[in-house]
Amino acid sequence: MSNELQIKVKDLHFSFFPQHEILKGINLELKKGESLIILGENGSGKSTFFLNLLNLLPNYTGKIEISGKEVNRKNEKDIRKRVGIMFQNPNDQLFLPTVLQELEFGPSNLGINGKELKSRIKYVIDTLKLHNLIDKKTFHLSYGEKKKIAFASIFSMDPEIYLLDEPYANLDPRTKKEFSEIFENLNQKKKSMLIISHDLDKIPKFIKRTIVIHQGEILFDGLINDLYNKMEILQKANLDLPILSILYLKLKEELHLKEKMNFPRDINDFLELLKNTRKDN
Ligand SMILES: Nc1ncnc2c1ncn2[C@@H]1O[C@H](COP(=O)(O)OP(=O)(O)OP(=O)(O)O)[C@@H](O)[C@H]1O
Repeated sequence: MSNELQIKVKDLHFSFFPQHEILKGINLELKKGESLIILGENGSGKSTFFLNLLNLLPNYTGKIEISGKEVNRKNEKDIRKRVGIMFQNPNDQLFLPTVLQELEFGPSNLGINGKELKSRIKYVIDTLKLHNLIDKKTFHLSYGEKKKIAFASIFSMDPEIYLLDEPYANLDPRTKKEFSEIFENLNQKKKSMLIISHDLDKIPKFIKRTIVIHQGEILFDGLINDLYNKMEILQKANLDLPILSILYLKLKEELHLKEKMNFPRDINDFLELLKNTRKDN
């Protein structure tokens, strides 16, 4: 990860109506290639924060910079090139009659045409395995298929930053796994992924950092492993520990384990922990 700041948010306040602040002084710094998960209960301001990052809502106060450029009307074109957003509901994102048109729209707007456009679309179709969807009409797609195409429509623009609002919701297990692999791959290519999720079980393992937003404020910014040790924050933000972490805590209690171990992030981590506890006892 480089030290270059990709996102810098300073004292961001935003209201839809006067006297009713939705975001109450958000501060965040994200380095190029860094990824994080945004957690928080319904209505805490997560999606609003994404819309502010893209200047899609008027009149925020504070400062937002993307790659050193202030987010404002003047820089809007540049920001849209750098940041891709996948909305929570794909019906808010897709608006063209065919899947192919959806995929071509973003890159065409960036001035990519002809052969280059064709080869980019081929790359998107191959990488995201969209062969069976590409000739379909958008309104014929199932909800999960629409989510795939919503992601594909920003992937085709090759942004530096991905803002993904609940990308896993309503996806089948195989597609969830495929999404996680694609996110990890993008992260290895120094893309930053900001993922909103309600489900701590679904957080891809390569992501180590999380912020918790509660009633428009950041309640926690740090390592996911450290958050799992902070019961009072989890409770306040209405978050459940993942089932493997609950099992791990139970095991620790039962076996009176004292040493500090990291919370398991997947079943392999958990099996490794089990192996180690057997050795120790
Ligand atoms: N266009 C709007 N006009 C007025 N209020 C709005 C508008 N959009 C969102 N809100 C309000 O802003 C608050 C934050 O909404 P937001 O969608 O950012 O929450 P969230 O954390 O993303 O929630 P969820 O997890 O349910 O998606 C909510 O109280 C919501 O009702």
